[in-house]
Amino acid sequence: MTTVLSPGEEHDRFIEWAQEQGIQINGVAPAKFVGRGMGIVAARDLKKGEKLVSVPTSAILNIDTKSVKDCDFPRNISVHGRLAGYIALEHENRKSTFQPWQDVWPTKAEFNEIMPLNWEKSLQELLPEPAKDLLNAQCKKLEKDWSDLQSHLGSKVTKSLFTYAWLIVNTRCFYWDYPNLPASRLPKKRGHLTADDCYGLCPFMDYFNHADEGCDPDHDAKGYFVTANRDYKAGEEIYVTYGPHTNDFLLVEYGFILTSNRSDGTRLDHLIFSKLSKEQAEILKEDGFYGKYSSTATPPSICYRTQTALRLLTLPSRRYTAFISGNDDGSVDQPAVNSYLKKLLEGYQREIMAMEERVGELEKGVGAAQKDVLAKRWRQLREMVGTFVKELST
Ligand SMILES: C[S@@+](CC[C@H](N)C(=O)[O-])C[C@H]1O[C@@H](n2cnc3c(N)ncnc32)[C@H](O)[C@@H]1O
Repeated sequence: MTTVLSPGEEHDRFIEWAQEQGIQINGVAPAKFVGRGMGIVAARDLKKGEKLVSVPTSAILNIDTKSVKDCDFPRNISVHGRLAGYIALEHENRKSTFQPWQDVWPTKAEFNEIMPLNWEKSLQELLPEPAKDLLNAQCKKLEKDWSDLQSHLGSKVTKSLFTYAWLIVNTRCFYWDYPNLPASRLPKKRGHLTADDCYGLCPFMDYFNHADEGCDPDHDAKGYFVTANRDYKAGEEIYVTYGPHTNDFLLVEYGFILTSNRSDGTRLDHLIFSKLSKEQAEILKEDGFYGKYSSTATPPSICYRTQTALRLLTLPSRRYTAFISGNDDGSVDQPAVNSYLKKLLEGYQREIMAMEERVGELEKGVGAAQKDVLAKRWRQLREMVGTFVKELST
């Protein structure tokens, strides 16, 4: 059997602490990996279906946790913000009961390197458009949480500390919809819970890295658990899947991209928006088809919304109307739509090459990790778009 070496004393202390919280760890251990921080490995051969980690509800950090409630943050502030506020306050409290957990989280310096939110503007400018859109939305959420909470946090919590805590929540949360609570005790009534209400941080489970295929974390009224999705050999890394996310999403929300990602694709919004007249934009808005124009990498394809916008751009309006009303399956016009799409993507290929050049010209040593991830992402986009153009040419 392969022996898994301890990645350090702080991790030993954390595991002891986690077990005191009732967390059960079976046949797995944390380990350090190049390029992705900590992760989880099989400490022995494991069988498909074995429960690897269980975190009881009492150990899940959420806004129903007593110490979070005791902060008394106004309830109109987002759940993300309140958890970040709590973590920021605890960060300054050397006697925090969460200290062993905090000690194994990534550092501010690590986040400065990997999270686009913390990058220099000049580097953010080099992100693909869909990533920029996600980043803008993320910045707005952070700014709102900070402006809502700042006066409740005291002078010790700086914007930089709050941002760090906010990113800890962003990168380490699981979907927790309070199955342990009766509807009357929910932070909001169960029927009205949205994804933005359902944040829970799970000690130890937050060591798992993401892959597009991995174990599916699950939860019930007793808590969260991870079960082996297949047999594992001792020493193999075990991943969970955070969801079917594109690499642009993973980069902005989690600070990494996958080399191989079957959920990858890209948004074509910026290409299509630039072609729409004011009237066409209005029509798409009225019909509920404005924006969110997705394309997938494998197989190369576009979503229905993209089809509608391209049809409005290329066809007489009655053909567009017949398509969106369902009176026409669209196959007759597909060649014309495809030929328009091909031209659009060829234009994008030129844009991508120009961006690759700009990334290549970044000075050596300046944000080497960022340069690397940007270069990789643009290369992926070049290949993705190239494959699509080829497919449309046949
Ligand atoms: C829930 S934590 C996982 C544990 C984390 N690696 C750590 O060091 O504590 C999520 C973070 O792990 C990293 N991560 C997860 N999956 C990854 C992967 N496949 N490749 C690179 N980094 C990954 C990202 O920094 C992400 O924000």
